[in-house]
Amino acid sequence: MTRVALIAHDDEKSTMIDLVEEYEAVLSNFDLVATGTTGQRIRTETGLDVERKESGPVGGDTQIGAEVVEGEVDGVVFLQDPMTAQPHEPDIGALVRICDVHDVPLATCRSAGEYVIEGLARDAESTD
Ligand SMILES: O=C(CO)COP(=O)(O)O
Repeated sequence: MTRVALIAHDDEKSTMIDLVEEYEAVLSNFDLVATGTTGQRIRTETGLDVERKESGPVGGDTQIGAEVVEGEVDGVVFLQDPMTAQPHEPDIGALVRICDVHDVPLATCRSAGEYVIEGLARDAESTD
């Protein structure tokens, strides 16, 4: 099953919830994994179940990066806050880099996230 990682910085979490609600029908066919707080909000504010890793600043981004290395993740939607410095910037950079290394599609803003979700849905349909 298509596995998608969903991650959002605090200022972007409401955008993530909005995106997830808009694509709920598509995402319900995917296996979802998220960093801790993002996952908690998706669970409580949408109808979707999602596996939760640790919160980003304490290793959640790194855990998702490890899944990318293992070939377990088909795409990542990572809504980053471009206006706020993050204490775990090295972890964020490592996740972005490892997605590039393994050619895993990574979206860092909402509109790119729509393309990634729609593209993964199209791929899933064509392999059915
Ligand atoms: O910090 C994050 C990504 O870098 C997100 O972590 P949370 O979903 O736990 O807020």
